[in-house]
Amino acid sequence: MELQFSAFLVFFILLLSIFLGIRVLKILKKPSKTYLLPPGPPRLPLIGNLHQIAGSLLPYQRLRQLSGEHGPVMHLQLGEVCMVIISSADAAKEVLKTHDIIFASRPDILGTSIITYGFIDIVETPYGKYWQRLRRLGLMELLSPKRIQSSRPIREQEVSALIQNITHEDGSVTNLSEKIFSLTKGIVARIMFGNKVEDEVAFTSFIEEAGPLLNDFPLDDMFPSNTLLHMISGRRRKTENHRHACDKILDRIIADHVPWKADKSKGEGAQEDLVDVLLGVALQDANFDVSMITKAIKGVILETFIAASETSASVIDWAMSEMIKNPGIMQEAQAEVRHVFEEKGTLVDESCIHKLMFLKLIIKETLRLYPPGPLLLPRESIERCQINGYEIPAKCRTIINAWAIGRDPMYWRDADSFIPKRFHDCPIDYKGNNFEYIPFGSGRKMCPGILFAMANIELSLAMLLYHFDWSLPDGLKHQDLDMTETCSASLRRKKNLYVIPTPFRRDKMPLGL
Ligand code: HEM
Repeated sequence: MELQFSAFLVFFILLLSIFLGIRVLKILKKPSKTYLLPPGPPRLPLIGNLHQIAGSLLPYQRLRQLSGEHGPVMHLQLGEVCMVIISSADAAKEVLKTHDIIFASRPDILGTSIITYGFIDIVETPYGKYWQRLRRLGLMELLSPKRIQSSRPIREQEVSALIQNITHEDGSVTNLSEKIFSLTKGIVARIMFGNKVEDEVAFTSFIEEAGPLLNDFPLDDMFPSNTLLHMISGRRRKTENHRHACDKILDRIIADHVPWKADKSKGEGAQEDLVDVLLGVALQDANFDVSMITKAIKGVILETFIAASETSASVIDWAMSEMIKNPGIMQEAQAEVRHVFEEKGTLVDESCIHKLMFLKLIIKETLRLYPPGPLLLPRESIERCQINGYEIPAKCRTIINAWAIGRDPMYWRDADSFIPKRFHDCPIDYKGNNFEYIPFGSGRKMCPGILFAMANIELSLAMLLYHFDWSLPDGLKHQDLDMTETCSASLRRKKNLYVIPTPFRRDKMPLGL
């Protein structure tokens, strides 16, 4: 009996082991068949890969380095956040074109939330769709070719004022970066709300605080559920304080626009700005809620102001830096501009900008090497999908490293060198169809401001090239110009560009309009 029981026990244990073995094998096999995350570096408990992205390199540089080791579709676990980094044209096409709808959402990150006055809160209220409509209409109005054409006098006046200002600094050292950033802020503010920003310092401080939140990986953003960490870091409070300073300015801007809009007394033919258009849409609604709409409009203004002014300025700044570093390219660009404007006879005039073909190549090459949004703007998957055979889970933050793709030797010969002529007779454009070159992104969330940006960049650069010859101070050689990058609201020069302007004296016509 005892023997029989032992034999039964052995048989039972054997059966159980086989059964469990099969189960374990199945479990081990299952994920590789149905749920294969992209490869990535090994993770630590709790922080995941956070320690691997810290360090002296800028985020997009470090991500390129890691992708070199783990592949163009790479998975990182940053604290609580699942993140996928895309670093090849093929994979970018999958995200931005093939699965465009799945990746057409933005994650709820600290920077966006503060800038847009709690993006998610507004979207979740009945005002969500309404705000989106406001935003879409406002931007379409502001960014339409007709609107860009009609804002030409503002651009010409602002650029003309800059040229006169620099002329007074003939032969002395000038902080050109500062002047360029102030120029684009002036143009954008006048087109958006009719006037220059009253307190530029408050706006600039806000952009400097909020900017890194958009492009960086702040620790508290990686642990969204940890309110204690948010309190300790104090970033939200600090950025919100800066935003409150802007609030007062924005409230005044809106208040200045409201009275005439309500009684329709601005008059026929008067030029509407972005705030006018947004208020116009809001006033059509019977349930007009002043406080909610004011917040929504302020969010759109701030967002657009940052998107439009910082990006264009950094492109102008980098293009000038590269030309100063490469005098042969500078001379060729100046020869073209001076030839075209000599024919024209007027000094600050947009009408013949389209003839400056070499300048267009310079801008394209600048955008390849220095895309103002090196990681575009983050996307988030709304459902599971496959990219290059890997499974991307739902709610996974997806980052496209446009900077790395634009400098990848697989697509670009002599990838790190500034060679504008590579775009001559080349069909590659920045309109979102060539995924090896996507400084404005692609798909339905692509940047809507290309025409607006180009109008500002082309006129400013053409006039800086036409009116001045440029040299470096303190006997600095052009090849030694420091080109170190930094990234806050946009990828910009770490150190401001200091140069000596010498007015170009061939034409004695008076400046200005
Ligand atoms: C050189 C100048 C500029 C560059 C390189 C640039 C680049 C970008 C990039 C990379 C994105 C994200 C695209 C994506 O996720 O696929 C974006 C979005 C956006 N840009 Fe620009 N931008 C520039 C100028 C402007 C200007 C002048 C405006 C407005 C006047 C503007 C308004 C916007 C807006 C509103 C979005 C968000 C679009 C959305 O999420 O639906 N940008 N931009």
